[in-house]
Amino acid sequence: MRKLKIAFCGGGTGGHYYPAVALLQEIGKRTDFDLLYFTVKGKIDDRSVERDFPGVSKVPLELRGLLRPLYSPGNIPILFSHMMAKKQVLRSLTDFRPDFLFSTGGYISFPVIKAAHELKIPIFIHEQNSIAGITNKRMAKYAEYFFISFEETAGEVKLPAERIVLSGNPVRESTKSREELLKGFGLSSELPFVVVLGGSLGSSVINDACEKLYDLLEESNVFMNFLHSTGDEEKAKDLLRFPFVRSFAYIENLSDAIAVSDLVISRAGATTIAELQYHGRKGIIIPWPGAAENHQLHNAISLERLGLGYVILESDLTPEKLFVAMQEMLVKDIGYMPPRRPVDIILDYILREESI
Ligand SMILES: CC(=O)N[C@H]1[C@@H](OP(=O)(O)OP(=O)(O)OC[C@H]2O[C@@H](n3ccc(=O)[nH]c3=O)[C@H](O)[C@@H]2O)O[C@H](CO)[C@@H](O)[C@@H]1O
Repeated sequence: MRKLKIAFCGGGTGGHYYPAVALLQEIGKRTDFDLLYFTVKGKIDDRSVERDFPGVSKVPLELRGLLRPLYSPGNIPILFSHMMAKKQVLRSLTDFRPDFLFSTGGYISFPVIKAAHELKIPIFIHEQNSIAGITNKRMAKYAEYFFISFEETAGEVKLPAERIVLSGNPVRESTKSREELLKGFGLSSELPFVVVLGGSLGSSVINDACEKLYDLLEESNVFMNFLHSTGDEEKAKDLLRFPFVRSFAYIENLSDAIAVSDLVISRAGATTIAELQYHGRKGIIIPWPGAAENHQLHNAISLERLGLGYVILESDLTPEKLFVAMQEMLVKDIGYMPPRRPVDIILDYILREESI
């Protein structure tokens, strides 16, 4: 197959960026490509894409998400920045001329998709959450295919059914064995291994609850190991006082650890949920109540239905409840559901267009 020219956008948080990484890894296994990536300046995609894809042409856009309610006066300068960003995107896409644009959503996709549509570039969109994001819903009409991660999302997208594909949420490949990974953190592979995170940005609620849980575990002489991503340097240093905890402000490729964990304690960001599903791992899930349309609660319920999740609402969260949930989840049998792959559909689409 010839070398493809691919444009991507999707970032701001790990939950939007890592599905893009996973898909690019898959495409890279099938064919070579040149990559143009539109990033949100200063965010995780902007900081990581050159390391993850050496040789990428990166276009950082200075953007913020719209405030709620949408008619807030504060949105006027934000809308202006989106208009300026669109001009920049039009120039980059005109120079690069990609075969297609893939978007994993978020506010950056608004100017990027609009520009790609004007230039008649085929567009593919991926939605990670069970409740579709507002930008994705609005942009859906421009997509050749709209990929969804949960069956129930189909009803929310105004597109003919044949252009909506239940694909799951692409998950990064993990390369390390349990022994190798735990050894890297100086932990024994004999003991139960629990991963704690609050999405890609960290959660002070989860940090505080787990700190109290660690106190309980220390008092009760329960032996297990924790790898904890705090999103906060101070907290990470603080938690190191527990000999059974390895804590960091951020951990690159935490999905590798999730893949070999016995249990995960987490928010219900769609990408962590997908990693749990894909690797058949279990999670105690505390949905973030501030998520748009409460989408994290819906993500969490989907995991619970698969028998992989134990949902605790933030308002009910106590270290004792965590302790009980942990005991229950560490002994429960689990199911497994592998996702289908957007890579097949996109490459088929490109080849089909070329053979017409
Ligand atoms: C606060 C916020 O807006 N959260 C949203 C954001 O996800 P957000 O980035 O908060 O969380 P997700 O759980 O979706 O994704 C986190 C990703 O970061 C990785 N990770 C995390 C910590 C770490 O130290 N290292 C690491 O690699 C995880 O393995 C996972 O791949 O987008 C998701 C997908 O649209 C939404 O469902 C979330 O509601």
